[in-house]
Amino acid sequence: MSVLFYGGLITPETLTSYRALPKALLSVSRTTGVIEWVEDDVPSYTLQETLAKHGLELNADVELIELKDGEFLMPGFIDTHTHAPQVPNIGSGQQHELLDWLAEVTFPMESRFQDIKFARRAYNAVVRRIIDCGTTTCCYYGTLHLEATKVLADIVHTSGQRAFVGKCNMDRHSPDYYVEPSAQDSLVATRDLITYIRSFSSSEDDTLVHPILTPRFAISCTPELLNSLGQMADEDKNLAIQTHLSENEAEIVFTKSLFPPDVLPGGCKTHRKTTYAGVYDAFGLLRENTILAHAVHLEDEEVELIKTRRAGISHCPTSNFNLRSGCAKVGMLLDKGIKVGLGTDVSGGFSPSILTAIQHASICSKVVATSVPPDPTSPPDGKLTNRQLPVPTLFYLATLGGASLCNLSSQIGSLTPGKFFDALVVSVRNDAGNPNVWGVEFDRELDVRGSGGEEEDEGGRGKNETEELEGMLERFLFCGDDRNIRRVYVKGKLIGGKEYQ
Ligand SMILES: O=c1[nH]c(=O)c2nc[nH]c2[nH]1
Repeated sequence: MSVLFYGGLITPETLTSYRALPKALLSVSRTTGVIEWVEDDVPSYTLQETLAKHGLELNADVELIELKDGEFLMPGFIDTHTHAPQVPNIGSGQQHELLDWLAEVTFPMESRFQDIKFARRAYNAVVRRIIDCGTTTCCYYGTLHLEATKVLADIVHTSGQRAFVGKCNMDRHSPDYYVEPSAQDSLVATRDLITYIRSFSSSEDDTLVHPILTPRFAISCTPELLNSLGQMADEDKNLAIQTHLSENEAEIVFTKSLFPPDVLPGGCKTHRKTTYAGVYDAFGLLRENTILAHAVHLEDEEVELIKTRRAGISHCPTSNFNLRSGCAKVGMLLDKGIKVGLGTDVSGGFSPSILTAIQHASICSKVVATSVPPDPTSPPDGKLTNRQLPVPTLFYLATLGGASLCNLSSQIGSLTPGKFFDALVVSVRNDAGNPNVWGVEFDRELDVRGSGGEEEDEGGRGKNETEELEGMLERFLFCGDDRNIRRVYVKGKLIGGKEYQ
């Protein structure tokens, strides 16, 4: 029992390459949601023959979904950092930097999630929106409230989205109306949430929704709380961790003042000086399944530490521009071999769509490249440090890079046999109704294929079918929005998109 997709298919391969297949045939098992096989190049007249090769014929057991001209399949987006309770705040308080913004804009909204009815209504709308933006896996921060975060986990679970859901730990430096009474209370609630989320499925392999430890950031946690969370993590190596790191200069100064070496486990004998990443490390919170959001202002030794611990970075460029935090040096992190994915970081970021994060990641890398131009006398070395990120790298960060950051790359992130079918059907046709996207029908009408400057130049449209498909991906990544996302699948199941009602 299989579902077959026939048409354009684009999938990342490495950090700097992807495959664009104009006439692919992909088979998904209806029972497991796993991609069974992919045939790269199947002209329509060989369709029956190719099916026969796999022991199939077109009958009631086999559903064939034929994509139209201008449509293609790609892996779903992975949002490695967002705050579900901040979605109602999108577009508010854009004049602040981080610490003021938290106090003036964010904490007042998050505190409202104490009201479960409010939480349920808001989170239903939040999760629907994020899925329809093409996010098949999402790393969610909830609020500090246990019950509201259970509601968030329930809604995500029911929707069929793949996700990590965490309750913020915050027992200090938060307003009186929005702070946990003690480290102990924070721990008890955290344990409760983990047990609750794990009860959704009988086995780790089967699960779509994972719990994740979420010490909000070092500032909002007492050493006692970080210490206990570190112990909890040590007892449970599978438990993922998410937190914020080196987003804003004032935040870094404050963090260092709160955690001088003598406050860190081991004290001055172990720690010569404090670095922000070093604080998390000292409490045992920096490891292979730690997702660190932002990492805009890292010191060299922090980069080395993150690499050694095999933790990874969620790059959130929309938020980093919007809160005037700065530009993360993503090319350098990638050259160092550090895992990087993209995050929308709503509502520091003003869009729930990873497409916006892709666009801003491109611009962020161009800002870095213009501020530190590469030495023109040295030959191109294939490195990304201080260079603009090419399209294949942006595509990778939004898909396979995010999957690696979540330690899920053996299961998702590319359309490869053996992985789950977490995928989008994208349309860059006029009838998608997005005026930003020049639809392929116009290309045909005006015959703009191959339009470029120089004689040898292929222009933006591409000369052959593969190049045309590559051009469609670029158009989607830079000009697309949720109107271009026809269908959203997780584990083979349709869960969202414009054709989902
Ligand atoms: O962008 C951010 N959003 C937040 O909610 C937050 N909390 C701590 N640090 C943060 N940074």
